[in-house]
Amino acid sequence: MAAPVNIIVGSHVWVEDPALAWIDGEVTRINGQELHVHTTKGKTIVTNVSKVFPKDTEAPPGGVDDMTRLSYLHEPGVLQNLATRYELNEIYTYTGNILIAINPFQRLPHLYDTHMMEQYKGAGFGELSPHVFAVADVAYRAMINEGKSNSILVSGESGAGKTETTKMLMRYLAHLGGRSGVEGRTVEQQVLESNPVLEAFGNAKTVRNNNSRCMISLERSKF
Ligand SMILES: Nc1ncnc2c1ncn2[C@@H]1O[C@H](COP(=O)(O)OP(=O)(O)OP(=O)(O)O)[C@@H](O)[C@H]1O
Repeated sequence: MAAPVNIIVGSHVWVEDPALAWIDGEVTRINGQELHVHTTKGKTIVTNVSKVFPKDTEAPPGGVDDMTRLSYLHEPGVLQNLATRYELNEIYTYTGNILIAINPFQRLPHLYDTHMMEQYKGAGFGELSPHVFAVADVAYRAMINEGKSNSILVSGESGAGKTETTKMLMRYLAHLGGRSGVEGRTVEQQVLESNPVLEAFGNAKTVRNNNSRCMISLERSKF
């Protein structure tokens, strides 16, 4: 149900669309609870006032990197913001201290190289663009400063990118943990090699996924 807002003729709103999920348009007529919305796709949709959401016409064209800055934190507003950023290859977006990752379905090596890891090392949360390394860094720093173990929860639908995200988190944590190794293998290699063991014991079977995870535990005594 849409939030109660003052919808008048000329208001810009989002209307549900079976193909596109949400479509934006302008209110052209109001008849009691009934609205006529002329969409940007050229159609006129007749709907109920309770089914539309106000559109932020002043949202920045490239979206916002923290969705708590959106004027309206409703489903079409959030999806629009994520889609706008995705178009620009910005796959990460914050909502406060939660990171949302959209699966790019392509390799983006420049996002995860050593140079990037070094940039996020010790940077304040929110200082740089949203990134999985920033989440790992803040969890690691909190563990060190408070002397307590910490956890990072990675959730999402099957195929959303949890395993990839977890690999990046582990790679970054291994990078922070230092590169000196034993038997010719770096700490990073050893941590990443432990992934199948973690999957075997740490994952759960759910109705949507036989092999669902992902919790990263940062145990104070191991760092
Ligand atoms: N950050 C990313 N960069 C590049 N490719 C990605 C990224 N995240 C996901 N992918 C692509 O999407 C595929 C599916 O992602 P992944 O295996 O991580 O999903 P999952 O959420 O762990 O799925 P499941 O729950 O079914 O195990 C990967 O094999 C990879 O091709």
